[in-house]
Amino acid sequence: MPVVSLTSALVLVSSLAAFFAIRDYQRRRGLPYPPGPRSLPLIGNLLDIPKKFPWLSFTRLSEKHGDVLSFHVFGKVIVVLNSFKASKDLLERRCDIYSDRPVIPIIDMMKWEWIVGFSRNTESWHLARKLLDRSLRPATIAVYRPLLQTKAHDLLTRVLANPDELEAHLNHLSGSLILAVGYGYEVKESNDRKVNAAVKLVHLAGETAAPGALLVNDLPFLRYIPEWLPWFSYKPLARQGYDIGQEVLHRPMEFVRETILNGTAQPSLALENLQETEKLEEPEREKAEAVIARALGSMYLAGTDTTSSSLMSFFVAALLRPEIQTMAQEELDAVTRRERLPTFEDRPRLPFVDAICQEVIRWRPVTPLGLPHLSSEDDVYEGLFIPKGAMVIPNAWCDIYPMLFYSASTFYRAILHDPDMYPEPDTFKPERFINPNGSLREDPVVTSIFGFGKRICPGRHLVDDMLFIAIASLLSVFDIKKGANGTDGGPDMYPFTGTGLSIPCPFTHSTIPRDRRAEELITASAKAQ
Ligand code: HEM
Repeated sequence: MPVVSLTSALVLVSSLAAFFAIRDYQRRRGLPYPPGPRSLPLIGNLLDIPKKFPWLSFTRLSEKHGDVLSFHVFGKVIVVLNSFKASKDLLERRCDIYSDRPVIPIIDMMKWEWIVGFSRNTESWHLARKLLDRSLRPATIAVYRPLLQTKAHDLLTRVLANPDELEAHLNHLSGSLILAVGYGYEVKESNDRKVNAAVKLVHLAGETAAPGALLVNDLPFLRYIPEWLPWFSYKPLARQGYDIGQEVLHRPMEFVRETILNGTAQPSLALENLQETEKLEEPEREKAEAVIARALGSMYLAGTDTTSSSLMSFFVAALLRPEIQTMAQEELDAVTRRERLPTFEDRPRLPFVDAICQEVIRWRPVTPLGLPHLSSEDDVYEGLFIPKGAMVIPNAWCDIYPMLFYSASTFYRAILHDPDMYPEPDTFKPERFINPNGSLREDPVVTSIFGFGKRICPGRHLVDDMLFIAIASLLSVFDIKKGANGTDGGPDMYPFTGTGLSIPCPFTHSTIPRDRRAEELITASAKAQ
């Protein structure tokens, strides 16, 4: 009897498998999915997507399978785009199909749908996105350049006073800048609650939403595990995320409303946009205010850690190639004559500093996998079938540690580390962006770090300004040298984190004023503030 039951069960399972395979084949009209590693029964390719450095595995696999890969995990399809062309063709040229975002179960549990970067392609996303595009276009943010300059000069004072707290100073710079531009809020303490909440939110997003980070994202039924199973339940994590999210969403807007009432409101995007809503009647006004809160709250969390981490990468690059500091300092000194700190007006005469900024984001992209897009229709790309509901991930990275896994000559094709486009892709070489006549070579590919299509990062122009003024100011007065435990071991000795955002692991450095004149310039700018 048990033998009969087992046979019947096997027949049933095989018939079901055959039924789904035929239905799938018909849906694809016989076209293949993008190639990828062989998948196992039931779990599919779950084990092919590691928690750490997934961008490295994707890049390695693309050597074997090609630029467009697919993975199947518990019946869901994940497509990874490993070339600029494929990302551009799909996410930009076919943006009507690829502008949605997947529902990530843990994000849903934390009720983070209000965050623009995680929102589905809904009317409310569209409204918040429109507000961000309008508020962060180059002409609008140009108004905030004097503020950016003051903040960059304040960074110098902080680094001079306490160079060992570099990470805190850079977080302070990006967090305080976004709070000032967004809400007219002045961060005084290095341990500010609003900045800390944003930083926590970004870290939590990186640790929980990245592909392969949590099992609940692949097996959504796990979200229902009750709290009395503390080792297995995701509910405490969801509650923690919810609380931080609400703080980021509401607290800064409450601050702006208070300052409007007591007449101390500073110019800011919140003020500008709230003034626009004054002419509206309820309930339109309330709805418009909700759009402002979610747009600016998203900006605050998307912009802090990403920007400060890029500046940390700049420090690592400066340690690895000290001679680029000298080259930039010569350029800066010729423009400022060391009579003052650099300003935005100097920018056209500082192409090498600009080249450093471009190379920082190319060399160590802080968001190697960007944010996942979702296909909203079945599609065919170069004879490969991409189903509706597939998660589509652009991989901007290449292997950061090729030597660890393969021979030195083995480099992997991917967008920003494509050796055809960027010879010696793992070497920090700002010179690659300088034309023979000394001008800056604009490179449209580098902007792929900001994503593609309708979902492209709306903060990219602000990032461009922030990196420029921070790096120009730092290099004009500081020498960045190896610390006591500094290393001559090359890039592998300065590892980066492998989940979510790619950030330098703690490293030692000795950042000291170039000379007495440099110190005087910093002190004079602090007095002038
Ligand atoms: C180095 C700094 C930054 C990097 C590398 C970066 C990168 C990205 C990437 C890759 C995306 C996803 C794009 C896509 O899905 O195709 C994104 C989205 C976004 N970024 Fe940035 N970003 C940075 C800084 C900023 C700043 C300063 C702001 C705001 C002031 C900002 C606001 C946003 C927002 C709101 C989204 C979500 C857009 C949407 O889904 O519609 N980012 N960013």
